[in-house]
Amino acid sequence: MEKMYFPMFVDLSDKRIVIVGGGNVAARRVETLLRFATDITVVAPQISRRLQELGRAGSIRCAYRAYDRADIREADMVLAATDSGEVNRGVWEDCREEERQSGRRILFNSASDKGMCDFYFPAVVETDGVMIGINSAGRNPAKVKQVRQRIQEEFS
Ligand SMILES: C[C@@]1(CC(=O)O)C2=NC(=C\c3[nH]c(c(CCC(=O)O)c3CC(=O)O)Cc3[nH]c(c(CC(=O)O)c3CCC(=O)O)/C=C3\N/C(=C\2)[C@@H](CCC(=O)O)[C@]3(C)CC(=O)O)/[C@H]1CCC(=O)O
Ligand SMILES: NC(=O)c1ccc[n+]([C@@H]2O[C@H](COP(=O)([O-])OP(=O)(O)OC[C@H]3O[C@@H](n4cnc5c(N)ncnc54)[C@H](O)[C@@H]3O)[C@@H](O)[C@H]2O)c1
Repeated sequence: MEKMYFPMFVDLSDKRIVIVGGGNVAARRVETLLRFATDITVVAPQISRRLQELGRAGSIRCAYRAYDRADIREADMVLAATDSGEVNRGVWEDCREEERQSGRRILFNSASDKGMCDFYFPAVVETDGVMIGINSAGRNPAKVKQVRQRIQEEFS
């Protein structure tokens, strides 16, 4: 049996969040995170149009280059969402090493390997002040998307 993660609701309003990768998955996650967080940096050589717009509007910071270890040094939460499993793993290793050196905790998430995730990224629906997070522990992300859509339809 896949182990399930506890659905804890956390305050991200003053947390420093770094997202490595600027494609589809990163853009989807930034759109969600912007409802909860104010300090979001995206690092990637190719940054999607939507993320560029958010950068120009001042909603996020964009660094148009490949990831460097210095990027995670001040971070509280790091999401690796590049299209390279190797790069994502390298970011995970850097976070663990940074934790050992600094004694600070960095919450890490990889879009390509659930085994590295301290937390899973949920599908999120908000309705009438009720926040709903949905997760299947990686068993069936497509089903999670479907459930999110059904809940949205129910309350629209
Ligand atoms: C909920 C959502 C949030 C979001 O991303 O915003 C989300 N995945 C979504 C969609 C989605 N993900 C994938 C597909 C295409 C395949 C398909 O159709 O099945 C689609 C569909 C699509 O994109 O349409 C593939 C996939 N997903 C993961 C892996 C790697 C692995 O399992 O190790 C791979 C293989 C990658 C590869 O091929 O390398 C892993 C994870 N994905 C998670 C979250 C975490 C908990 C998942 C859960 O609850 O089960 C977890 C475990 C870790 C994490 O990433 O946090 C979002 C729906 C949002 C919404 O619609 O509201
Ligand atoms: N967890 C999920 O929900 C989910 C869903 C679909 C796919 N995936 C996984 O996520 C990966 C990314 O998917 P996508 O659709 O966003 O890909 P994409 O091709 O749209 O984007 C890839 C991004 O990675 C960046 N990148 C590549 N090398 C980099 C580096 N060294 N430093 C910084 N950025 C770098 C690129 O510039 C680009 O912005 C997929 O390969 C797959 O493994 C996860």
